[in-house]
Amino acid sequence: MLVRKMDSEVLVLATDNRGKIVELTDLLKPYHLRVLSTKDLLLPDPEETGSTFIANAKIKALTAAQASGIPAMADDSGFSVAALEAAPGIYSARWAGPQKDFNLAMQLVHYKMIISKSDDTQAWFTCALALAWPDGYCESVEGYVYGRVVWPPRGDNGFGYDSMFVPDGKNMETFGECNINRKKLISHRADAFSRLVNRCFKGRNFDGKRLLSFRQK
Ligand SMILES: O=c1nc[nH]c2c1ncn2[C@H]1C[C@H](O)[C@@H](COP(=O)(O)OP(=O)(O)OP(=O)(O)O)O1
Ligand SMILES: [Mg+2]
Repeated sequence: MLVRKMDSEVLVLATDNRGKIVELTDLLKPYHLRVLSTKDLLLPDPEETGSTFIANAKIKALTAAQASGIPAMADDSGFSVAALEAAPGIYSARWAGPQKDFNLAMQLVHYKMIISKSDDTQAWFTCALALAWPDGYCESVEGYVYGRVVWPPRGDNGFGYDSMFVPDGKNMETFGECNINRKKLISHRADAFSRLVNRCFKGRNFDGKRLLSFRQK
């Protein structure tokens, strides 16, 4: 059985999204890896031609791993609204336009919900994580968080659509109002990361550092 170890000390994060880099770097902390982004390495940002979150995450991770010769992790994620038949979904970044203006994107969601005449405020985030090696081996998972849309948006923390989303549960804070420690307990990114780690077998290297090690399928 071939074991795929993340024993290189370096991991490339195949993203130029600052919000994701902050949250993924925080989730990776227990693995003591040196995390570099494709932005740091001036690597190309590939076309996201996939029709699913997983397909796009794999494209980003494999492109970065093969271009850098270093294992790479990518996140493809998005915001979905029931009243908009799960839109914007994989097009969540595109609704913000070339200027990545998420105030515009959130207004678009809000106005489309008004036009839909639906009173269903259910919404969810999806995060697909892919971890790829330069030889093309890739592990991928998907995580979710469910909740509802609120208007007007509240809070300046996080990024993207955070300030218009209240996760299910007693706490009525939006993701834009809560801090990273609360978000990382319940977010789609944390859910995907824990599913990825649960697929690893529990390994520690010589100095006790936890390893991301997979039994190759
Ligand atoms: O936790 C989140 N809180 C709020 N909004 C979020 C979150 N997670 C994804 N989102 C939204 C904004 C993001 O721009 C888009 C992902 O689109 P997506 O293509 O995966 O990312 P991106 O283009 O921003 O960066 P990159 O492709 O370089 O990873 O969905
Ligand atoms: Mg993108």
